[in-house]
Amino acid sequence: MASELHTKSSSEKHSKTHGGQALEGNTRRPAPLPFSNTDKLGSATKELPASKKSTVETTGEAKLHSHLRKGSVSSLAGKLDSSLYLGNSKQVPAFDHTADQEKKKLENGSVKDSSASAKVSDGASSIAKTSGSAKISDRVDFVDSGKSSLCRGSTSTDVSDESTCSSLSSTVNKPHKANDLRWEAIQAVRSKDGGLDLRHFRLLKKLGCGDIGSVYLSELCGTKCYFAMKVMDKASLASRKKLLRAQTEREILQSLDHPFLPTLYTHFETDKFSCLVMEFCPGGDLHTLRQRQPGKHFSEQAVKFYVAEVLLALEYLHMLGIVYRDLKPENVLVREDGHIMLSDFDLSLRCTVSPTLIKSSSLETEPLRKGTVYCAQPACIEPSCIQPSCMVPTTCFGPRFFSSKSKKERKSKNEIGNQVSPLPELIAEPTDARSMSFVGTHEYLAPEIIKGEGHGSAVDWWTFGIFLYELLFGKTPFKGSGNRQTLFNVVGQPLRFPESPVVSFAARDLIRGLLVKEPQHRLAYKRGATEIKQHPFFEGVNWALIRCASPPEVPRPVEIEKVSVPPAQASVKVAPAALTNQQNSDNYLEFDFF
Ligand SMILES: Nc1ncnc2c1ncn2[C@@H]1O[C@H](COP(=O)(O)OP(=O)(O)OP(=O)(O)O)[C@@H](O)[C@H]1O
Repeated sequence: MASELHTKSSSEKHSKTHGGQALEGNTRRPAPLPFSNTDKLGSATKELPASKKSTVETTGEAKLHSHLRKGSVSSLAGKLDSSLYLGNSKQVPAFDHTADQEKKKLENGSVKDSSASAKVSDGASSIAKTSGSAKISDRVDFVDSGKSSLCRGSTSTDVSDESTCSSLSSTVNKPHKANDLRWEAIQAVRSKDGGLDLRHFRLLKKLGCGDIGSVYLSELCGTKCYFAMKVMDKASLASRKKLLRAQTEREILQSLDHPFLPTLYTHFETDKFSCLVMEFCPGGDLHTLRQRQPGKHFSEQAVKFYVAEVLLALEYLHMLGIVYRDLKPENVLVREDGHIMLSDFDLSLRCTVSPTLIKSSSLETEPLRKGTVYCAQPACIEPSCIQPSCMVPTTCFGPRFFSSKSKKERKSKNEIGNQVSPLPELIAEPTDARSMSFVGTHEYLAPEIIKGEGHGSAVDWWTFGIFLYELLFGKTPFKGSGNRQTLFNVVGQPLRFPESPVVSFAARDLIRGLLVKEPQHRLAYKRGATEIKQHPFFEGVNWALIRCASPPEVPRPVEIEKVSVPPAQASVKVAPAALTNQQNSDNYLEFDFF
C-alpha cells in the first residue's frame, strides 16, 4: 500500500465565491488533519477531528498505462452515449452532423489516431501494457479488468495549444460543441495567433481554490465569452508530487464530450503555470444550493432531476473506463441553464472497459434475443458493427431542437417524464477494475475502500447512494463524531432513515439498494447505470431528453461588470512571472496559489 495518505485541503473553500457573489451560508466543513495510513479501520490509532467532507487520497499507488486503440473506440462511446440521450430520432428534428464529421475526420487524418496509445492510471505507480502484455512497475495494486480498451474521446492534441492541431479536428473530437460560440471564439483565436496563452484572457475573479490550483472567472479578451480557468503552479505541483494528479485530470477532461461534464476548451502551459480553460458554471455547487433550501434539503422532485443527470454523467464516465470516486454535492456545479456539471477529476481512476450493448432500442423491430450479447470489442468498432439505433444524430444538443418548436410544444416546467420509447441498453461498467488507493471523502467512502479490500466502479454507486441520501435528508447517513467514527459507521452501522423529511418508499428503496456494504450485492454492480435507471424512483424520467427538461432552479445571470474589478480598484500586486509577459495589461488580478 502507499506510504502516504493525503487530505485535500478544503479549508480554502471557505472563502470560495461563485459567480461574483459571495456564497454566504456556505457551511463547507473544515479540513481534517492530514490523514495517515494508520487512520484506516483496523489499524486506526488516533481520533481525528470532525470530518468535514474533505477528500482523502493515497498517493504513490497504482497506475496503469495501456496502449489502446483510441479513435475508433472513442467514436463508439460518443455514439452509444448519443443514443442514450436521443431515443427515437424521428421524434425530434435532426441535427445530423455525424456523416459530415466522419468525413472531416478522415480528411483531417484523425483515423491515424486509432493506433495511438492512451494512458490509464489512477494517479500512482504504473503498469505498461501493450497488446496484451503488461509491464508492471514496483508497487502495483491495480488489476486490469481483463476487458478491452479504454475509450478516449479525444487526446491532448485536441485542445492543447502545445500542439499544432487544426480547429476542425478539435470540433470533430467534441461533436457536441459544434454550435458553441465559445468553442468558435477559441478556435478563431487559435487560427489567428497559432495558439492561446494567458495574454488572450482577462482574469476577472477568483472563483475558488482546490488542492492543485486556483480557478478564475476569465474572459477571452474582447469576445464576451467567459470561462473558468484553472491555473496550476507547476513548481508547486512538482514539489508536492501532484503533477500526476494534474495530468490525470487534464487527460480526463480532454476526453469528455457530454452535456453534464466539463468542456475543456483549451489547455496551455507557460513557463510557470499549467492552465485549463473550461466552461464556467455560475450557479455554484449543490452543497451550497442545498444550504439555501428550506430545511436544508431539496424536494424529492428536484433531487430526482439532479441525481438523474449525475447518473448519466457517471454512466458516460464508466463507459470511458473512468471511475469518478469523488461524488459529493460540492463537486456538482450548476450551469447557467440550471443543469448540472460534474467537476473535479483529479482523483478519478482510469481503467479498461468494454461497452456492451445488451438490448437495442425500440427502433429495432425486435429486442435482442435473451442472452444475446453485443459486445463492442475494439476489433469490430466500425460503423457497421454498431447498432443503427446507436447512431442517431445528436438532436438533444443542437439549438435547432428548440427553434423548431413553439414554446407551447416545449416540455412543461419540471416535466422530465413520459419516456416515449425504450432506449438501447448498455453495460459499460468497469466492474473488475481494482484499485487499492484510499481516496474519497470520509462520509462518502465506500466500505470496501475503508477496509482496503480493493475497489472498482461499484464505489461510484455507493457514493451515488450517499449523494441521494444527503440531497433528500440534508445529511449523510453514517457521519460520526469524528472521521474515525464515521469510517466505523460506514463499515459497521446499518442504514437508517430519519423520520423527517418524509420521502417516498421508492427513494428509500433505491438508497437501500445502493448502500449495500458488499459491493457485489450492491445495485448496479453487474449492469451499471442501466439497473439504477430502471428503479421505480426514476419512473417517468425521460432519459433521452433530460437535457431539454426544465431544471428545478436556474441561477440568476451573472453581471460580469459587477464581477470584474476595475483596474483602479484592483489590488494590483506584482504579477507572477508568467503574467508579466502578458501583452494585455488588463490582466491585473493577483495570482495567489494554495
Ligand atoms: N467550471 C467552473 N465554474 C465555476 N466554478 C468552478 C468551476 N470549476 C471549479 N470551480 C470552483 O473552483 C473551486 C476550485 O475548483 P477545483 O476543481 O480546482 O477544486 P476542488 O473542487 O476544490 O477540488 P480539488 O481540491 O480536487 O482540486 C471549486 O470550489 C469550484 O466550486
